[in-house]
Amino acid sequence: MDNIQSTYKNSMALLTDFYEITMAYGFWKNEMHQQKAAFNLFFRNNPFSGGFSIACGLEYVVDFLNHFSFTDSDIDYLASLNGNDGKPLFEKGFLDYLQHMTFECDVEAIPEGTIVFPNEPLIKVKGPLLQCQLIESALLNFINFQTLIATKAARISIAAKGDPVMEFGLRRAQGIDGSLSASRASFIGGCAGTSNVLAGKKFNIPVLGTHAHSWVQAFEDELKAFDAFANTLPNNTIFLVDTYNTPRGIDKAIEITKKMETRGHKINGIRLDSGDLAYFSQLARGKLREAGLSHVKIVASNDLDEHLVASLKDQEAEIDSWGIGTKLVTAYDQPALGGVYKLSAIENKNGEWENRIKLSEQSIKINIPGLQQVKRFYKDGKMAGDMIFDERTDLSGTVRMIDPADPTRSKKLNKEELTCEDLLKPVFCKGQCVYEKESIQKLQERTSAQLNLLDKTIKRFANPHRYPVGLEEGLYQRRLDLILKYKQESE
Ligand SMILES: Nc1ncnc2c1ncn2[C@@H]1O[C@H](COP(=O)(O)OP(=O)(O)OP(=O)(O)O)[C@@H](O)[C@H]1O
Ligand SMILES: O=P(O)(O)OC[C@H]1O[C@H](OP(=O)(O)OP(=O)(O)O)[C@H](O)[C@@H]1O
Ligand SMILES: O=C(O)c1cccnc1
Repeated sequence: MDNIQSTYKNSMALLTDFYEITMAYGFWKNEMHQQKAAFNLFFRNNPFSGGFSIACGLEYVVDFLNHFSFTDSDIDYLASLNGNDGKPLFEKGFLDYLQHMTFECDVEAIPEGTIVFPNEPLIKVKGPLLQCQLIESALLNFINFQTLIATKAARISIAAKGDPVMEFGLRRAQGIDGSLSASRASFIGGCAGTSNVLAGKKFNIPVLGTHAHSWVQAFEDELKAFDAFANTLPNNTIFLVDTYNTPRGIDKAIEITKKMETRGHKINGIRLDSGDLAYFSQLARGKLREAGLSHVKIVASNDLDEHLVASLKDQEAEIDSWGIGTKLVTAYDQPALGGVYKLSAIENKNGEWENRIKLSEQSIKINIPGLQQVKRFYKDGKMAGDMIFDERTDLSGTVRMIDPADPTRSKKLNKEELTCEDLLKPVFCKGQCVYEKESIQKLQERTSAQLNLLDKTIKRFANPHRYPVGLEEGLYQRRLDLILKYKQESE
């Protein structure tokens, strides 16, 4: 399999916002570039008004960091940038520093396919301030998009109740990587495969598909079109039956299917792409049953999303498999996940970590300080709650976690009594990659296994319950003290 970096011929170190470079220059000039800092990547709200999200995009992060260096041409480009006085913006010493810099950070991340919730650090980066800062924009780009799409795919898969979902998004996706990384994330979220052949090759995802209306239009009549298609691919045939008249299309598909079966071939199915999908699928199922072709599958497509799939299930539509493009790969109803990357601690001259926050009018938007980790607790085989804590805290005995949005909500937990695990796992140690690549099938299996651990009230689409995520009581108090301190200082 190609690595992700190979999609782009050049280094990706410049895949950053300009302000990251100007800040890096500032850190270097102020001799702060080697000062240790800790940053967390997290989002504040689940997308699609849902109750959960699926972490995705880490492999892009790992690939990006493994190749994180400035090429000669990157340096030449930065050297060519001038300020408003017409002179070069950056000193040569800084550019030399960038050119010879090697990645030195510690990175921890929640594995792809894990269910995650607002405010939890999906990625924690600890290391030289300059390096932590430079990688912000790329990390957000990878994680925000793929987490969004994996979550959408998981929602669609939940609605489809185990039926295969084919991702058909290439033609409507936002550009090249908008299609490729969407195919990857859709598979991790639960799709059975993609129509995007490059994504199939690149990520080892099954490639799936039917045929277009143009196939039928290209022949004199529909029967001849179906006959020719079946004979071309007798072991990979799904007929699109709605080009002219759906009931008649179904009859013709049945005629050719019977003919092919007498020759020992199994036709996979028919596809409906317009009209009332519940009505036509029931009509098709009846006709197939009558023809002794109950094993032939019915595929539906046409601007579907999780809500329409759920509605069609409620209508007892006889649909076995779903083709979903636009609304999946563009995350149509919420085109971005608002993940952010915030500095949470910085090492002082004595080598001690100092907690940091960023104030906001809305207290829920004030970030969590410290060196965070997330502990997930399980009870009776289900996920029971996640606690964000500082990695330096002793958690023996009973601990209390407090909901930062509503401090009256708290929960006592004992890690000796409940099963629990730390979600953030080491990915880079002092710049050395310790991440063990997992197959994309394994990542998909993780999503599915995790969804089984989540209560159905949290998975429902309308007004889902809020999964308990809290701050360890000491961390809650430290955050509150910092908020009060900075608020008083700014008065
Ligand atoms: N039984 C149904 N219940 C709810 N929504 C449906 C049902 N059948 C189809 N839909 C959805 O309704 C929307 C519009 O369907 P419609 O058949 O009008 O599509 P269309 O694109 O206008 O068709 P055509 O290609 O014939 O112009 C699509 O998103 C489709 O998935
Ligand atoms: O509706 P989506 O969820 O985006 O799924 C992809 C759509 O793309 C195709 O339509 P298109 O009209 O582009 O080509 P076709 O002639 O093959 O139907 C396909 O028939 C689906 O309707
Ligand atoms: O194979 C299909 O049926 C397909 C592929 C891409 C888009 N729409 C449909």
